[in-house]
Amino acid sequence: MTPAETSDRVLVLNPVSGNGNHVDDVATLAGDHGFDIRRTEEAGDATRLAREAAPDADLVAAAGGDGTLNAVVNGVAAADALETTTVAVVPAGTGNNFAANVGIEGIEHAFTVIEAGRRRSIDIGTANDRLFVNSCVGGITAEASSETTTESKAELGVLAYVKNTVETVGEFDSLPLRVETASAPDGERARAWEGEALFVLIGNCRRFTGARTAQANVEDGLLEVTIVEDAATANLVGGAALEGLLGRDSAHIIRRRAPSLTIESRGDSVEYSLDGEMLETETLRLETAVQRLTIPVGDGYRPDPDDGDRWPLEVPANR
Ligand SMILES: Nc1ncnc2c1ncn2[C@@H]1O[C@H](COP(=O)(O)OP(=O)(O)OP(=O)(O)O)[C@@H](O)[C@H]1O
Repeated sequence: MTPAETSDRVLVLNPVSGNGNHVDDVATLAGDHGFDIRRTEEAGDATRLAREAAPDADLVAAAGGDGTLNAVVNGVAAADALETTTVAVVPAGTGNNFAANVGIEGIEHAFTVIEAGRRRSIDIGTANDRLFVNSCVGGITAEASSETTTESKAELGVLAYVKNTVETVGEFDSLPLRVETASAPDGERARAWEGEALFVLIGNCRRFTGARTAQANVEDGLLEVTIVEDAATANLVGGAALEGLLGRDSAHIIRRRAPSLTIESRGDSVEYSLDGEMLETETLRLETAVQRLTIPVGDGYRPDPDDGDRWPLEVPANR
């Protein structure tokens, strides 16, 4: 690489994320703040651009949605530069769930936070040989995600995919799975669950309670696991509120909190979405890389979101 191509601050810009109308604003602000802008030209570019930039850059920003951030983090990790490179998020996607969870309210605010905000070191999830920052969701078909409307995403977040899958696929094939969670330092013991699941949802920075931007503790070395049992299908098709289905009292929800887990399919391979990017496999090994990613966070970010708002971990005694 020639010296002209190296830079301390690089912004990877996805021009087609969200509704695409962010490009001019992001380019102007990025220029004002001393970023060298690298635009993606096709799917897959963001990882390569971040990998190329990371050895020289102190700061690599991802301008796009959760998928773009995921690609940038994977690129920085591929350059083995997570310890020396800060990764910033500039929310320009449809859902921008991760940005909301770390207190970044919009494009302009993202640059204010980059200049003045706190830096925190947060956990990253690993799924086989790939990384995710926000969530890993199994059982959502790619077809259904692409058909999910912007309005629906804005209203329900990832639950929109669940609802949409049930509505568009109609009769949904449940997944015969075995899920083994490792013991957690806080005393939760290692456990195995086996059965027919509709969906399996693993949160690193987000939790699946029904609220669009519910934030998990992303510095505790733990993943939050939610399994939606197949017995819930009837309720979903019947139109029961998803918020209720994923709520504290549901008998068809299994919740665990663990530093690592393995999900094994007893049938065909399963399609997983890592922050919106797809991965198909029969066996998925998930772990946390504790506080490995340094990011600028806004004032709204809470290291321990459980204060006063406990995630419903209680489960029936027979589980
Ligand atoms: N120049 C490009 N042309 C076409 N596709 C692209 C380009 N750059 C990136 N992509 C694709 O865009 C997807 C990432 O979109 P991203 O998730 O960032 O936005 P979004 O779907 O609008 O937002 P969110 O995930 O927050 O709902 C990736 O799958 C990537 O392959």
